[in-house]
Amino acid sequence: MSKYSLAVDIGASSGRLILGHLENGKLQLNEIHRFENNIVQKGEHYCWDVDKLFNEIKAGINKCKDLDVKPESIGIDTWAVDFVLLDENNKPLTDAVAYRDPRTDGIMEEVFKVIPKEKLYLETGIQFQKFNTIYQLYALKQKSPEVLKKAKAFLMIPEYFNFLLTGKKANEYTNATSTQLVNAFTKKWDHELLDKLGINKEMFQDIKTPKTVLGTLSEELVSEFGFDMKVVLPATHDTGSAVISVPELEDTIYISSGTWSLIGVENRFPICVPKALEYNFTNEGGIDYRFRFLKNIMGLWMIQEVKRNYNDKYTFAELVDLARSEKEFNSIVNVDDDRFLKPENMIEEIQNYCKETNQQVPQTPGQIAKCVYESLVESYKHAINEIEEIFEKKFPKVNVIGGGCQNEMLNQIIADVTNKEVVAGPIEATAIGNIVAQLMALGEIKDISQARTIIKNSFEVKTYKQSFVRG
Ligand SMILES: Nc1ncnc2c1ncn2[C@@H]1O[C@H](COP(=O)(O)OP(=O)(O)O)[C@@H](O)[C@H]1O
Ligand SMILES: C[C@H](O)[C@H](O)[C@@H](O)C(=O)COP(=O)(O)O
Ligand SMILES: [Mg+2]
Repeated sequence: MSKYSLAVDIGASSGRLILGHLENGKLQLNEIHRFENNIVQKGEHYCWDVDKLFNEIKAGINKCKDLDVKPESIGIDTWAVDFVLLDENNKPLTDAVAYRDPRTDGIMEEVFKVIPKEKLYLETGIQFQKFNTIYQLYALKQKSPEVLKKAKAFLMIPEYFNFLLTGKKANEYTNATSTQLVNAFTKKWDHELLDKLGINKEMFQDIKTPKTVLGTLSEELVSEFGFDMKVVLPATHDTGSAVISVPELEDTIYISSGTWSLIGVENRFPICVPKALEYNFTNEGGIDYRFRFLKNIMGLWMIQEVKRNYNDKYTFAELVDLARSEKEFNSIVNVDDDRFLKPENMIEEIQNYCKETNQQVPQTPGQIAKCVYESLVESYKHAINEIEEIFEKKFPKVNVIGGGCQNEMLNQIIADVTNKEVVAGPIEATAIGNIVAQLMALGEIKDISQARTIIKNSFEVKTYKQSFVRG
């Protein structure tokens, strides 16, 4: 039996700690801790409660003792773009502001006055999302320049937790690319860009790649946990870890389906052609310097907010069943409209959109849920058409990974609308990708090819084919 590795995967709606080890050539998982993650209001900003999250990480590690398991390594991945700035005493200068905060409204356009959009895309290959780190830092520079002046270390969220575990500071490549501040060709921080923007380049750390052993736990934490661990860098951008777990990448488009739907393909080089810019695709960094050619689609965030608007009266499974019963309801919204990024009330926002577009206004929970799911698939369909246009080829398969792959109705709608074979699973793709990167660092798995073979042999997937031709 192989050594145990512990994955910490924190998405925008939930976090989980999952133990993984190899047994008879298969990857065995054991989820030992799960917790909610939510944006909280702190002062004038939407923030992440990083103190609460770090306490949840420690609570999960302490559960290893109850299981009498001492993992050899731990690896942390989270959502992208967000960060913490440390001062000269290694203390956070501000709260960890969340990417849905409106502080970046209008900032992208300000940055384009400094560096043209086309040039920024050619150098970074990163999609234009108004919450990218580049815009968050530029907003900070404009509103609170004194904060940037005091900043001695820029750490993204997983890297901040790594610092709390080890005292070591490092930026990790896959997540660093999501900032839109890394040059897609040099794979380094783009110092010329930072100078143009007047952002102090000295606070950025060396960029390390996945499978790097960052260090071991601090003495204080070893005594708290009762054991030490190697702290390994997986692909610390959660989607970077998720894509590692796509068992079949040949001729396959993946949809990493969680709070966001990240739809794309794996590629060996960045694609920054005009069409990729026009369709707003990104080239985020992957393991072994691969590229994740993908785009963000609003995702299951919308149904998470609908669930919250109904005061959690319905489970996700119940909302799917209610949607299933609304066969005649067909209104569609543009899920990628900024109005759905952080509305006061998602249900009302969806209803207003349908009113404004002279469509039947959804009233029941089932109609609201069906509208969300059908609208997501509409956006998936467009993205798939764009990918096939850019690659000048058809992709016969769509692999849905992440929590959203449990939504059997959504999987079936994707198959019906796209007439492609939909493969659903693995659910915990992100944690699996995190674990195999650690096991590669520990020498338990040789390389990504062996990792993907193990993953394919370890997890059941479900397949969906077109059940009827949709109009
Ligand atoms: N039983 C279920 N049926 C349908 N959808 C589900 C089910 N369980 C989870 N989901 C969907 O999965 C989403 C969470 O996916 P996950 O990958 O955990 O998100 P994240 O990593 O962004 O926090 C939920 O928002 C929900 O829509
Ligand atoms: C803000 C980013 O686009 C976002 O983090 C996305 O890249 C991502 O990875 C989301 O993962 P979830 O698990 O939170 O859906
Ligand atoms: Mg996730």
